[in-house]
Amino acid sequence: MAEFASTAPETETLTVMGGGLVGSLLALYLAQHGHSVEMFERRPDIRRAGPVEARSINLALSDRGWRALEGVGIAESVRDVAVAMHGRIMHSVQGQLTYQPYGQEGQSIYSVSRAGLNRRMLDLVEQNPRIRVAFNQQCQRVDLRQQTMDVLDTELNQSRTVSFRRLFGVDGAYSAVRAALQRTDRFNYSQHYLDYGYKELTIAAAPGGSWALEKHALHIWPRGQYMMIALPNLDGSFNCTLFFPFEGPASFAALQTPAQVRAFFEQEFPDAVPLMPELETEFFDNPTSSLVTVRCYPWTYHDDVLLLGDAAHAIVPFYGQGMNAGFEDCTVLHELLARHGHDWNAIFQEFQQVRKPNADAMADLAVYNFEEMRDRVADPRFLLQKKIESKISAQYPSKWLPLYSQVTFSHLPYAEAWANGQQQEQIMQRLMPHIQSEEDYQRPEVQALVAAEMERR
Ligand SMILES: Cc1cc2nc3c(=O)[nH]c(=O)nc-3n(C[C@H](O)[C@H](O)[C@H](O)COP(=O)(O)OP(=O)(O)OC[C@H]3O[C@@H](n4cnc5c(N)ncnc54)[C@H](O)[C@@H]3O)c2cc1C
Ligand SMILES: NC(=O)C1=CN([C@@H]2O[C@H](COP(=O)(O)OP(=O)(O)OC[C@H]3O[C@@H](n4cnc5c(N)ncnc54)[C@H](OP(=O)(O)O)[C@@H]3O)[C@@H](O)[C@H]2O)C=CC1
Ligand SMILES: Nc1ccccc1C(=O)C[C@H](N)C(=O)O
Repeated sequence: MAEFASTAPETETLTVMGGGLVGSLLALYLAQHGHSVEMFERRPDIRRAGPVEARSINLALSDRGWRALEGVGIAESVRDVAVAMHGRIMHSVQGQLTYQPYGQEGQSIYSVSRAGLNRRMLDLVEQNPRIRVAFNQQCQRVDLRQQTMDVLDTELNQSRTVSFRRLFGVDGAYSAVRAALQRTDRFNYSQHYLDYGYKELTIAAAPGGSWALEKHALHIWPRGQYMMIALPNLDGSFNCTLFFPFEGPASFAALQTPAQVRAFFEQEFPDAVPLMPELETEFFDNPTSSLVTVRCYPWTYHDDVLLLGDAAHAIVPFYGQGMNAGFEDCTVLHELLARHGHDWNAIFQEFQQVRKPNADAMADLAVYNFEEMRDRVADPRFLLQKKIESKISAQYPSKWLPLYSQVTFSHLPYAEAWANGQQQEQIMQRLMPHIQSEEDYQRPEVQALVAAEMERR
């Protein structure tokens, strides 16, 4: 454990509960503003412990996340170990491949190892003399009035009471800090589980450590009511995730034996099966996990407690934006700290007012992208629509940025992106009946319709 550095009188010791991706980044930002930070993490130090069970092996990192990492000086070192994914490759049952670029030439999302990223951030945290971090410390209860919390040392199995002055709850989707806020007056809370679960599987590296599928893409096997996806790793393997109903004819409940799993995969994902040597073992050894959206408000208790990251807004993973949104929380807080100094009330209030509508929009976008990925991407009309949208964007760059680019490659507030995207969809509903091929876009009648639509924007 690092000792506290001496601090300027106007700074104070801040408590960060949760040393995951967002908690570590938050601690670094708070320290940058001159504060001393004590960070508690329930798990052992992943740099010293063996492999720790985690929700996903790799994550898609995009522009909002990169900006936040740049602010603490680790973007370049993360980029060195990230795999660029330029677009989606869709695999049909017949083994045909179609491609959809994510953005303009040179724009990509990046597959990064969750554990690798977390390790890098913990290294920075530990090197920072203003931050003291304690592992194996589980928050069990927060007493908001007394400003204390019960923390269990999971190694010693001993509980103690710890005082705090200002507490940042970054303890994930099942936050213990949020649980305390839930018992306060006029606190709104909802959680919504999808009828789908997910299971992580592996496409093995090809001989020599190369990639058995195109490396620079996110692969999707869209099957209407369900899908499998694969993100590349540095070692030649891909981390696959099957998003699948819990119950029904094609569901986790229906696949009870290794023979049933193999038969189902051979029928539905025939080109992937030969690349998945551990399929049956992984299917039964790896957990089936659930998918939840958590919305709550306020994210504060006076100027004493603030929720950030998944603790404030857990979303389903289909846009690859949960971590990016949590990292963007840190960027926004950093700007507010710079603007409001030590006026914590102003910082907390403005933070939640700015971020809540954006978190809600991102939650909706994530569900929307599930339908797109599992179903619409298999429809040639949808792919044609996306090509036409990119032509409109090239012709009218100041009036049209595709929704995916607004979310992924811009820093526009999510709520604005979502509102723009819904308007764009209405325009496309009007244009697409006049368009049967890419070439149709140049027809004078179509050009006139597009011009009229742009005129109105
Ligand atoms: C399958 C899947 C795929 C995903 N893919 C992507 C992606 O591609 N891109 C993306 O941007 N996002 C993705 N996400 C979302 C991303 O994982 C989360 O948004 C992100 O991890 C949130 O970070 P966090 O620090 O808020 O929470 P967490 O990462 O959950 O960290 C919380 C930390 O708090 C600790 N903790 C929990 N409870 C306590 C307690 N009581 N006391 C002390 N410590 C505690 C936990 O051990 C953990 O270390 C995905 C999520 C899932 C489930
Ligand atoms: N939005 C989503 O659909 C989901 C997002 N996530 C996010 O993924 C990231 C990584 O997750 P990871 O650290 O691996 O999480 P874990 O699965 O390891 O969960 C951590 C702890 O949360 C509690 N927990 C897990 N599932 C549930 C549940 N359904 N209901 C109540 N409590 C539960 C358990 O606590 P205990 O052992 O005390 O019971 C568990 O040990 C986190 O950001 C998390 O917030 C995770 C799951 C779903
Ligand atoms: N990381 C993920 C995890 C689960 C599900 C999807 C993703 C994605 O990143 C999807 C990507 N943004 C896409 O739209 O193709």
